[in-house]
Amino acid sequence: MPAVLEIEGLRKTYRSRRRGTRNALDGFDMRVEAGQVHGFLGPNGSGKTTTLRTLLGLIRPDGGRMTILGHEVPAALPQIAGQVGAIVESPQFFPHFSARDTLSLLASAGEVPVPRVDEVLELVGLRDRAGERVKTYSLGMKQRLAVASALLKNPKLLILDEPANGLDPGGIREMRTLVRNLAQSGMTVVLSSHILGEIQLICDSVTIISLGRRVAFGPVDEVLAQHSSGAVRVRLEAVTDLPVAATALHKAGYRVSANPDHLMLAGVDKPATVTRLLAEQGLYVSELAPVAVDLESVFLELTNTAPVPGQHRQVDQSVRVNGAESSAPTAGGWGA
Ligand SMILES: Nc1ncnc2c1ncn2[C@@H]1O[C@H](COP(=O)(O)OP(=O)(O)OP(=O)(O)O)[C@@H](O)[C@H]1O
Repeated sequence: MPAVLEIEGLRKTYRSRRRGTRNALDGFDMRVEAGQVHGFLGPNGSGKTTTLRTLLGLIRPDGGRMTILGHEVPAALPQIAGQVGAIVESPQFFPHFSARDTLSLLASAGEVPVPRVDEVLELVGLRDRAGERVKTYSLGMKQRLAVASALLKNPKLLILDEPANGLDPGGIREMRTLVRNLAQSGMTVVLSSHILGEIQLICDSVTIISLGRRVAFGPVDEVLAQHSSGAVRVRLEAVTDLPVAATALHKAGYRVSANPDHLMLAGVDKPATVTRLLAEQGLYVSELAPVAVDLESVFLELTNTAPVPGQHRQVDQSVRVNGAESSAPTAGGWGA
């Protein structure tokens, strides 16, 4: 199947005299097939927005290759701009304009037929408030207007950075239905979000980025299956022993992620060895159960960002390369 979006070896380093040099993308790869809803996931500062802005020609990469709809970008962006709709970072609208005025202006600038304005207002659920000024809108309504503006051209590829941001639960569900309907109509949708349960529900495939590199990709079911084998949940008689247990298991080579009342281990062949190892440290297991993992557990494990009680993970994932105090990525996993 042809890829609608393909990225190979993308590199971007931000250089600033004051802040030093920071690697945002370090040979990042991504591939999105036609007609899919593709989730683009990564911790804060892992390089998602840099990737999307680079794709759209807003940032110049330092290396790598990108194609959209089979055309090399950024060179071919002027030819394919009409086939790509995107919201990357919250767009700003004139506060005194209504949603209908805003979209009509954008439609005339983009040579979009006028009836399309009412179609997209209906699609995003703004029809009844379309005549009111944007400054009176809630955050969620502004978000819907942003999506409407990206849909005006009826694009082949729709890129949405955090589309559920600010939406209430009903709005999130409506956004899910909208995205699925768009994909059924043949549109390819790339969706970045931190709401992993939502991504698991909505997406056919995912790419997970960490430290500017792809750490997992493929159909959601396959990514989950790859990481479910040998996954076990460990509870201890004393919850307060979890940090010590995590450190011991980590030292023994297990991949460990922490939760407030249990640990998740990956790649466990023989569960008995876990029980023995912990017992030797005077740590007593109250439960050791195989589990089917969800996307959140896979994400936390692969990006090493599971919360650790008593530690405050620093948000920025990127690596400062020189000219600065130590700022290697702060690992968030137990015993890291
Ligand atoms: N204009 C810039 N100048 C310097 N550094 C930048 C710039 N833009 C982004 N960065 C850095 O590049 C790294 C990646 O940022 P990016 O915005 O791509 O992350 P992200 O994955 O989108 O994060 P989030 O989930 O928080 O939106 C971060 O360390 C960020 O501080």
